[in-house]
Amino acid sequence: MSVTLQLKEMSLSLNDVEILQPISATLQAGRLHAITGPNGAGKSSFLKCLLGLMPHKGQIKRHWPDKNKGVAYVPQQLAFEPSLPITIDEYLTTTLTSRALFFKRASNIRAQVEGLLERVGLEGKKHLRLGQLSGGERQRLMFAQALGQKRHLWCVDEPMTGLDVTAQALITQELLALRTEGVTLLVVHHDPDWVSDYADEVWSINGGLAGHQVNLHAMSTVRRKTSNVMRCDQEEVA
Ligand SMILES: Nc1ncnc2c1ncn2[C@@H]1O[C@H](COP(=O)(O)OP(=O)(O)OP(=O)(O)O)[C@@H](O)[C@H]1O
Repeated sequence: MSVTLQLKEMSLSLNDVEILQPISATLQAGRLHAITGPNGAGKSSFLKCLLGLMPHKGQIKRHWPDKNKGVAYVPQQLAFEPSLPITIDEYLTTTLTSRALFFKRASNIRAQVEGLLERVGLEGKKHLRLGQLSGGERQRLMFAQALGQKRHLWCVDEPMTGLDVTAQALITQELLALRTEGVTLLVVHHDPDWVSDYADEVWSINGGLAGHQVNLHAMSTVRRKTSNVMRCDQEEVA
């Protein structure tokens, strides 16, 4: 198992308030690291430090070969301005290509967008504006944009918020598939059952790293649960 990220005494203070005490830890490729902890404990801030969105102190050492394939981010529930004049289709296209939208879109990009929408169950919604999406649909879209990025490390902040049972199963399967591909996953999650079933490691954050546990039980349950999920999906389709 190769090391993806090493944190050495990484800490965060905002406006002279200490949000995270120094954290030293290692993240590994092909592992799902769950982040748990009470509200306001610093979980989202922890992810934002890794993403470079917050001004940490200490060291974050990245160990991946392709520097352009950095980090994918699925933020905690977002709201979009309803009048924002951009459709789902246009939004996903901009995340996949640097070409301006008024140029004719390459057919491979169109196909990629279609494929991503299908993977998150948003097929048929591509002409809606961002502000017209429901909470669960916004969450699916955020997941789709991350899937299009092909990143080494995924920072996922409470991905199941607002999702129905089918969407939760779908997102869980996508996360497990990424892990199998060797992606390093950091997932903030409040559901202890999900964490105990799927996480390889559980990091408890409470103003710093309050606890760390390797979960030996995860792999055997994953096989049982995913086969249940697939059976449940098939029953719904039938
Ligand atoms: N810009 C800021 N200035 C000062 N304090 C901040 C700032 N941003 C966040 N905080 C505080 O940092 C703490 C950690 O916030 P964070 O969003 O990381 O918590 P969390 O563990 O993700 O919480 P939740 O489970 O409720 O989403 C909170 O007390 C929050 O009020």
